[in-house]
Amino acid sequence: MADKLSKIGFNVPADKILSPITAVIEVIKENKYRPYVLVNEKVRGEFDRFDQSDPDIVVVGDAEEHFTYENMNKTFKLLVGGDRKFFCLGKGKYYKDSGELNVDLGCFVVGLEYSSQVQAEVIGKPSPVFFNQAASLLGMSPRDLVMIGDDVEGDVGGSMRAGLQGILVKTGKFREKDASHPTVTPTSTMSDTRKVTIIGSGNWGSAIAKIVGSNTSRHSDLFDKQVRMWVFEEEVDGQKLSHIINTTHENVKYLPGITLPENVLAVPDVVESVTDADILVWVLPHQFVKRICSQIKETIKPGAVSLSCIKGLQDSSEIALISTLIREELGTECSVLMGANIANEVAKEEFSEATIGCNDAAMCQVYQNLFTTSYFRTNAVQDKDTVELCGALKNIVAVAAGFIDGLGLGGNTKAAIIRIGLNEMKMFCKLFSENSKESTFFESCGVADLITTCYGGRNRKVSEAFVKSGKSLEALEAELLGGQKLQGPMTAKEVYHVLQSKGITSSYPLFRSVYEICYEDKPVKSLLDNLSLS
Ligand SMILES: NC(=O)C1=CN([C@@H]2O[C@H](COP(=O)(O)OP(=O)(O)OC[C@H]3O[C@@H](n4cnc5c(N)ncnc54)[C@H](O)[C@@H]3O)[C@@H](O)[C@H]2O)C=CC1
Ligand SMILES: O=C(CO)COP(=O)(O)O
Repeated sequence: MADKLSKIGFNVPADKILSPITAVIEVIKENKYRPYVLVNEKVRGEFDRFDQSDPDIVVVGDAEEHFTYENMNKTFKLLVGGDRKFFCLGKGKYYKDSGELNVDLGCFVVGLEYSSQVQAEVIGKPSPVFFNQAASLLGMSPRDLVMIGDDVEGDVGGSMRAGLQGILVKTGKFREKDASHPTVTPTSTMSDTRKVTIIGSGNWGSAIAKIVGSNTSRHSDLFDKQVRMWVFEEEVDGQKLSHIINTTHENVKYLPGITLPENVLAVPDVVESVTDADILVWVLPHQFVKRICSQIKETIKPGAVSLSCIKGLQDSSEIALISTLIREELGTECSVLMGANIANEVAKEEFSEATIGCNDAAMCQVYQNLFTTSYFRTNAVQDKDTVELCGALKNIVAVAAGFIDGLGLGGNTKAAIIRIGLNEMKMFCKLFSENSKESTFFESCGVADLITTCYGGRNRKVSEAFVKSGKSLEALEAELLGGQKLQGPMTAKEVYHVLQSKGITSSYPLFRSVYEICYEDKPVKSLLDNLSLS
């Protein structure tokens, strides 16, 4: 018990822990009883010090697999066969473990009481005696103590009968009907709802806010309803964008025509937006992440977690993920969500899928609750790095696809670009991690995102215009995207620096060509020349 408590941050010495076991041991010692004990192996040894021959009392605790017919029958015979006291170490109905309800000790005790006609004396919850023992151990009056628990009868009812205040937490084994229990009215209840903040409010950021806002309302038992969305403040038609969003519930600049849920609150101060947040959802162009991290790192709530929807890499000679940057800068675990998700289509509720990359099974479920809707299906995989790399790398392939469209070439060439691009993506992922799973490329974050971006994305659009207009990528980004940002060329540079430092640029003709066309003024045609030579 002491070890378990210390793992969750409570360093309590073993001799300061009052459990039903310690309480019954005191009773046995005081009365010099000879117990017959039906408990599990973990606590069996605690009773070795007592003479257990010719027992004069019966003690039943949580015996787990020892609740066999044989053991139950032996206990029954002792109870009916003599004038023995019957002690039980609790009378709970059920407990929750690994997300499931399991039958608890009370079921076996009540069965023995029924058959033997001997009433058990409860040492432990919900017996008021037990709570009074705790109070006297602390040298305090019961009315100055608070019991916090998820069992409305065992924790809250029992402690309140002993004069303590009882707080019912709406977590663990709590069930909705416990809130209106016929005989127990808790002093107060507390829920474990997580506060969510979205860092970013661009095209995808706003679409994500629409999804998350509707889900925090739908799952109000899991999440705080209000979702704060950090807005990089700017003026639109003489008004502050955050003000427009909060009054019209529309991000008129980055996602016009889509109504955001009213529980999404635009917050222009990034520090204020993340204060007390439990889940930080990152959705902003990747070039801004580092600066934002340094602004908020002192404010992050201990235990907060991050999820990144950002497609890009850090610029480094080694492969450096954006989720790693967030984790290292803030000390929060960082999962990812990537997929075939052109923001405007998702915002219009056209059916789409996404992949959650998260290596913690329990958090996968939390994120699925936060992101899944009837039109946005999510699948969680425990291959986070591959999911994230797919999201970043497909933007380079989309730039190449745009070049092909700009050159006026047809479907065969585009398909070849997608196939070759997918191969380079896989090679690059393997370079980062041998454990990268083949199956992840068949999730939404893999082939599906590659296809949609190569046909409908911004990288494709601007790259096509680059070929046709002869203008610079920066000029076209400003001209065609209305403030939205292009990630593909930048990612090509980030990937090129890794390949260069490893001396393997020639193994990646597509990635290399995109970089050379974007940053070294190579002709667009060199892409096809390099691919046919490889
Ligand atoms: N738009 C889409 O369809 C999708 C985008 N993504 C990814 O999501 C991420 C975010 O993309 P979007 O939300 O579309 O953003 P966006 O491309 O609409 O970018 C504009 C956003 O950047 C902000 N911004 C501009 N200058 C800034 C600065 N100096 N500091 C901080 N913020 C600044 C703007 O206020 C605006 O919120 C990117 O990594 C993108 O690849 C992923 C899936 C779909
Ligand atoms: O990532 C996207 C779709 O999944 C959006 O891609 P673009 O940035 O090229 O529009």
